[in-house]
Amino acid sequence: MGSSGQQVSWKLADHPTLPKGKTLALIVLDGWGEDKPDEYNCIHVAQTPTMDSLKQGAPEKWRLIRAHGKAVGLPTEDDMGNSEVGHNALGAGRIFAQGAKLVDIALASGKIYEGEGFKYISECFEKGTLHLIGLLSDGGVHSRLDQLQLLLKGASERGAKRIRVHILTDGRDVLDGSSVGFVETLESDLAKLRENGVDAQIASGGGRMYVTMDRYENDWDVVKRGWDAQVRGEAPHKFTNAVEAVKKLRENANDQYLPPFVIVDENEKAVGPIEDGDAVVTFNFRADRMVMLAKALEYQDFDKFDRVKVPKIRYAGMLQYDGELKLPGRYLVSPPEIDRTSGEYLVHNGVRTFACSETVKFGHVTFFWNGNRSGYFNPEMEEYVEIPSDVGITFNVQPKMKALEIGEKARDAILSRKFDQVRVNIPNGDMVGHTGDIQATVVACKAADEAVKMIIDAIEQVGGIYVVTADHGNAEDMVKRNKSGQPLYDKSGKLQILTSHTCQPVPIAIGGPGLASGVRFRNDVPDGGLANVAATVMNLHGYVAPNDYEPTLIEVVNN
Ligand SMILES: O=C(O)[C@@H](CO)OP(=O)(O)O
Ligand SMILES: [Mn+2]
Ligand SMILES: [Mn+2]
Repeated sequence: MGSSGQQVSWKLADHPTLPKGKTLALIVLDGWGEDKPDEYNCIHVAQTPTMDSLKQGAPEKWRLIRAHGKAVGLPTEDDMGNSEVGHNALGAGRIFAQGAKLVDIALASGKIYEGEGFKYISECFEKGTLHLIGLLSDGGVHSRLDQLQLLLKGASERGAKRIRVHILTDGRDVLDGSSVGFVETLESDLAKLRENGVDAQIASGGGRMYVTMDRYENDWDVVKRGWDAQVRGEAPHKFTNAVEAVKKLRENANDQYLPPFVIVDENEKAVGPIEDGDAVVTFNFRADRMVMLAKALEYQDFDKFDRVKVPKIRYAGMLQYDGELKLPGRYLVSPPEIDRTSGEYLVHNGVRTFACSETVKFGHVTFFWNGNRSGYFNPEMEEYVEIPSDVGITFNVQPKMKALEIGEKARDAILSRKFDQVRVNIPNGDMVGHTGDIQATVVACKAADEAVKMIIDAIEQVGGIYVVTADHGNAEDMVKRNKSGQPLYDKSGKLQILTSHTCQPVPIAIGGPGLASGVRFRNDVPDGGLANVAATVMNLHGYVAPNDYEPTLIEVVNN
């Protein structure tokens, strides 16, 4: 059944000319945008002969597509792309208003306070504490500071008397070092609430990559460190003031990796552990890095780490993070209803699918691709393979990551001829780009290019088709720039490194011996974006996409 309650017709119409049965490799390079060539463009600096040769196919077999802002359902054109919205658009073939925007709308209209989720938690306000846990920045990828500010105000106006905020510092979607300013802003908001008689404080914190925000079960220790601080009030570092905590801990770590700390009172007692009768809200709208904590907060049977203390709380997510697991059961804003994804259609039409990445990106080509649903549509038609990622390192020390292994798995899947679509995410440009280490990112881009070659070579052998694209930019620009594009330096004369994604377009290339002659990119969809890829891929499998999908990027001309 579709979300409208109507029966979905899964049968796709045959493409008038394109054949079925060609093996198709669908390669997503994570964090691989197109930008002008200079020394801070790691893709340009790196040796990337495969991607360079694909570019030679422009304009018929290579073009750029949009991967940020409204093209992927984000609130404004200033919003950089990210993996969630990027893979959602790639997989769903339509543009959905994404979490960031849905939360904006719910806060602006006040509807957020009228829903089931808020009512549920607000029943604790009389006697208990409201805990807010999430990423503290204005990055807009996982959360936004202004949304937290509105929620603090709204909840206190609606009866929350005691509020504790458990912060996760960013430095990945925003500049490293910006955490101090965000904590200062939050502290001044909380001081205003205190003037109005609300007992509001920061209770704990830590860097997002070291505390709480792991994903796809790569390293439960990350979540445990957060749990100990947030729920038990225990951490190796204790401070009486959060600004001081972040300043001090930054002496030995960057924002992404700050160790966990708790705020204590003058008697060294933690000011805000989570207790029976409290309410908890995880205020990130993005799913992947909140699912693990949501499980720890919500599941009675839980064996991933020893929680020691399991308070009886009322918990709601900002959104529901997993539509298949219905996790969490309570949430403040309904998530986008990403239904009828291309993966589901193709499986219904007999397209056998293989998907693979390493752990840190595994859910991107499965969970995000399928509209934030975990699991298979039909296990007999699909195989998803996860290659374990390295744990406990920053990826600049292993910039090749598992690119080779992903390439090998895809190659073997292609050569087995058991699959019609072989879909991978190659993480290097993004994961190493986020470390801000330029030299390592150059190595990363070269490794990604080699993995692409391995897959394309296999496609050559079986007479198949390849589609190579990316989900958003990252490695193509590693410095912060002024409006005229010049690199920016900080007060001490140090280059300002850009660890975040970008607003750049990404390439898409098609080719392979199985590509029917006369197939080329149309020139009448100049604003094409990631959401146009699904219809394109359906065509290459021999089908016409459903009417409401964004138009295909290709046409077939007689030659
Ligand atoms: O690491 C992440 O969570 C984001 C950046 O915040 O990157 P991506 O969207 O590429 O997964
Ligand atoms: Mn990404
Ligand atoms: Mn990223």
